[in-house]
Amino acid sequence: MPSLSLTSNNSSVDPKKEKKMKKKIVLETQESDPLMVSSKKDKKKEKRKAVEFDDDDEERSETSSELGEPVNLKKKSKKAKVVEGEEDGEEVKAEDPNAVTRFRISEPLREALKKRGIEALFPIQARTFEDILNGCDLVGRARTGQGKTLAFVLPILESLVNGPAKASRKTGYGRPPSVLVLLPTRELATQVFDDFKVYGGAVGLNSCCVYGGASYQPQELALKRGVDIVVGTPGRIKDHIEKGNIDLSLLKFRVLDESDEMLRMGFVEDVELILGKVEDVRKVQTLLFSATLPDWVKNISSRFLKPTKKTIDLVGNEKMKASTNVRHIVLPCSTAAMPQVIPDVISCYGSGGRTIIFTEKRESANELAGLLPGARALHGEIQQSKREVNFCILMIPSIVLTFVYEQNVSIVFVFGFLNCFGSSLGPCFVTLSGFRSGKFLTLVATNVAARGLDINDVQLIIQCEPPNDVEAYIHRSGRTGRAGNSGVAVMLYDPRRSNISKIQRESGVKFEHITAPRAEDIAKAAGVGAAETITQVSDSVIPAFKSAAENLLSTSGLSAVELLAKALAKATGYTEIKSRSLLTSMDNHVTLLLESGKPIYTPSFAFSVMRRILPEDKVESVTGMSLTADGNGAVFDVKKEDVDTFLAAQENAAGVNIEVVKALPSLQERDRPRGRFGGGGGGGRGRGGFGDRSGGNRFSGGRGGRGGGFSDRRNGSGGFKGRNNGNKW
Ligand SMILES: Nc1ncnc2c1ncn2[C@@H]1O[C@H](COP(=O)(O)OP(=O)(O)OP(=O)(O)O)[C@@H](O)[C@H]1O
Repeated sequence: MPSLSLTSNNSSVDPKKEKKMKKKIVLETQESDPLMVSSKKDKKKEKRKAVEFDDDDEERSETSSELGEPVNLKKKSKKAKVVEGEEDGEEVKAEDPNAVTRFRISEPLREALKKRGIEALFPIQARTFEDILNGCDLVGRARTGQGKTLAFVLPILESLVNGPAKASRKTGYGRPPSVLVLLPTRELATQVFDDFKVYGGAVGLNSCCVYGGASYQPQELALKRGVDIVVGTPGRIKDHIEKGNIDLSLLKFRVLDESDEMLRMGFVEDVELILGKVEDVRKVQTLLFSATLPDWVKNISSRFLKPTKKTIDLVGNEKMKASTNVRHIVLPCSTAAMPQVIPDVISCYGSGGRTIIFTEKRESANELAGLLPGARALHGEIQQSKREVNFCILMIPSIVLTFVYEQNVSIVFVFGFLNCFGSSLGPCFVTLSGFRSGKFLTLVATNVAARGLDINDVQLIIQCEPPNDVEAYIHRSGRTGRAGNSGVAVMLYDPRRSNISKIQRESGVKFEHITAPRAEDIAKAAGVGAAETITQVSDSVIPAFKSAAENLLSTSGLSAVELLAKALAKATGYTEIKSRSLLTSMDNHVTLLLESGKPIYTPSFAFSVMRRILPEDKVESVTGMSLTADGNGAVFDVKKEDVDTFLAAQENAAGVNIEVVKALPSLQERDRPRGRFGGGGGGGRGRGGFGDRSGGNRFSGGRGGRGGGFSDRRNGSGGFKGRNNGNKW
């Protein structure tokens, strides 16, 4: 395949040639163009291709969502254009304008990228590469999952080995770092470190990762031995600077990734202190990457980045701030119904891949993980050794090297290693790596997993309630639909107290409204699967079961088809099909609408209407009382067996109408209480824990509170235990 660029490991580029080329070939960048060096022979072809790229550009607006989206490589290769070669008449596949070969990326890096299946840069990478390589400070913004990490990793590495930073970079034992990367969490630091390890390793640069909660000793040893790149969390990096373990005097790059989160997590002082430690800011290039740019991040950028900084913003004023590769869905669901609803949502939308469930609080993550078979919790309180174990594994190569070159200190390093390994033993139980490797497919997490985590094959995100801020929604839903793949984000909400309209407005997402998957739909799907497996059963079983089958057919009064249907139901774990309410998604509950012939302003008024026509115990059993948006009615859930009583009661009062709701009407939104779980604080308005299925007015204003706690969720047959006997649960 002809290439437009002939870059090599050590090639320096003639600036005049660069300028000329930039005029010819316009890539999708406004403030910078990827540099291309070409042979004369190829120039004609280049010109033709340049025209094509221009055409492509015209089709895209600077901030269009298409521009911002990475294109799945598979899709891209299908789209590749075919250009007639002028000189030899050969058909030549036109290259992707963002092909790796078109950038000043040296051979070993290209090879490393290729090994990971990366042959073209994503837009944020293509748009920022040259600016970073040319020494600019830069603020980069792209939606979640669009490759922001490599957008700084690649040009930094290239600059250190072939570019401007090469000349003054120190090598050898005890060298101070050239690059400092700050991330808000240990998991993210480890993830970015992984990229530096792979790609930096390919060009002979080594890195280390330092974060709080892990032993100091191995980190100190690695730093003292000398590293090119230090990746870590602000608190620990600050400690190392103060202890004299990190010398910033020869720093060439400092990177703030997910900086909004760093400030949110209270790292403001640490980050500013670290940034302020660099004495001569003219010698340092500062890069800031994020999917969201709240005001205080802009503030940091104006204080610590040079005035000449570039801003590459692929989201800009686009209305849609969240990932466009994700199907954004909302589903009304009470806390108590979640253990039943979530497995069904996973069956319907999980596509057999990984699911991350977000809760607001650590306790809720623990509780829900305990209720969902096969799920594990991840949050800030989980012991570091169980969250990630990579550090000690990552130490291995450096120790081997040390042994070879530094015989006299090898024993010290070996001790360091053993210490580290000992303190982090138990990799089999490590939550995040277990999830990454597929040991379990459902992770229940707090916001600790919301930002930046890049885990393969996360098909589904479930948020147990709308988060307080839109940034959290964008980041959480962005754990799926990454690198050009698609995904689904389902947000559960209390219809009366959600802030989904605010999130919708601020994120630009147009939510798809659904109700919980109906038991009959899930059963139907299970039946299809079971029917297939039945055909695979050996004929050898027939004689053994034939007489029982004939007997059943002649005595049951059911047809052969009906009996077979029952057999399939039993085989898939169903003994009955439960109805599920539209309002709270509770099993065996039905949503009713009450109208009284005049406006209903408060839930108490609706209760008083019902008290006139129904016995007190029935009124007390109502759950989820909510007012309709038009102010004319109230909807609520009742137990399936009580439906007839409620419908009959309307005969007792003129003007009162009670009916079964077929589609949930729009409801009035109320102020949200703080935190959704844990229930019944002083005001008696708590919502009950996940397992509280006892009914009552969990949603209702002014009714008796339902404390938290987790009653037996399996109090009915065919709960998710019976229905989810597939491999996921
Ligand atoms: N050019 C590329 N081609 C194919 N895959 C890529 C490319 N660049 C990055 N990726 C992959 O895309 C995924 C997402 O990248 P990354 O984690 O850097 O996204 P991000 O923009 O930082 O997301 P977030 O905002 O959620 O942190 C990763 O798995 C990465 O390996």
